[in-house]
Amino acid sequence: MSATLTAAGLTVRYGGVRALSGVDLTVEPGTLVGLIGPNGAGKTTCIDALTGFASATGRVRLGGDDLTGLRPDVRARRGLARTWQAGELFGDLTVRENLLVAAGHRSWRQAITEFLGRSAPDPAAAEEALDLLGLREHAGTMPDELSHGTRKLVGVARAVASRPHVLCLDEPAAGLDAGESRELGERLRSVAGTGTGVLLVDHDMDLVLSACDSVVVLEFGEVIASGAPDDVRRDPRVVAAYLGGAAATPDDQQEARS
Ligand SMILES: Nc1ncnc2c1ncn2[C@@H]1O[C@H](COP(=O)(O)OP(=O)(O)OP(=O)(O)O)[C@@H](O)[C@H]1O
Repeated sequence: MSATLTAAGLTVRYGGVRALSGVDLTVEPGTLVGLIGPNGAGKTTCIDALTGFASATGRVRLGGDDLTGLRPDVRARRGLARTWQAGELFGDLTVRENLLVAAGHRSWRQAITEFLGRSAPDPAAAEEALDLLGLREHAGTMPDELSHGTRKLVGVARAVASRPHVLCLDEPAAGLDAGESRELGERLRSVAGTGTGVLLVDHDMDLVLSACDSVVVLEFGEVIASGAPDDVRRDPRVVAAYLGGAAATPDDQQEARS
């Protein structure tokens, strides 16, 4: 299953703060797109706007499907999945059971079972996600027995188990060491290899620049650069955003947004 995610003119305001300003974004099937920027640049807001958790103007399309204005749960069923910065697992379920909760078809069969009020877990989707994220040996393990790095992989696997067209990941590498982060990058390439598009928000530059096919850079809610990782890395505006972003005070940022 594959479909291109396209956002056009995505804009979010929180009171007087423009958190996202006219953002255009495309995630093609089977590609990994990085979304980076200094703290407060609007990365999480962008995922919130794409997935329906923030009220936004602009358009969001998934293949031929216009998702604009739809509720988050509807967007998820149409194939747009996400993870959260602090994505907690179900503590009293094994890894496999955590994945089964999310696993399901978006087919006529699912539509009928939903209509009849029954959920339709798809064991094959859960097993596939276990393999894609390299978690088979942990399938029967409880979350509190796992390392932090493995728990983060389970969080990603849970979203993969819904067999999305596009998966938005909010800081999946937070708290990982360099080795774990490298493994995550390899696993995400495997996920993309199935045709799923992946939008990766993370502060780990090594991960984003090495794993992604292309990178979009936000500053103060606006796209300031996009393209191949090597080009983005050298872009003077990106270099300045990171150095300047660290120096800017919250008051400066507020002023720039309003
Ligand atoms: N619910 C909200 N209400 C008001 N302002 C918000 C809300 N969510 C985010 N903001 C503001 O919107 C701006 C963008 O925040 P966002 O969390 O999207 O940035 P980010 O790039 O994900 O930051 P970080 O890297 O620190 O997670 C910030 O100024 C933030 O304070």
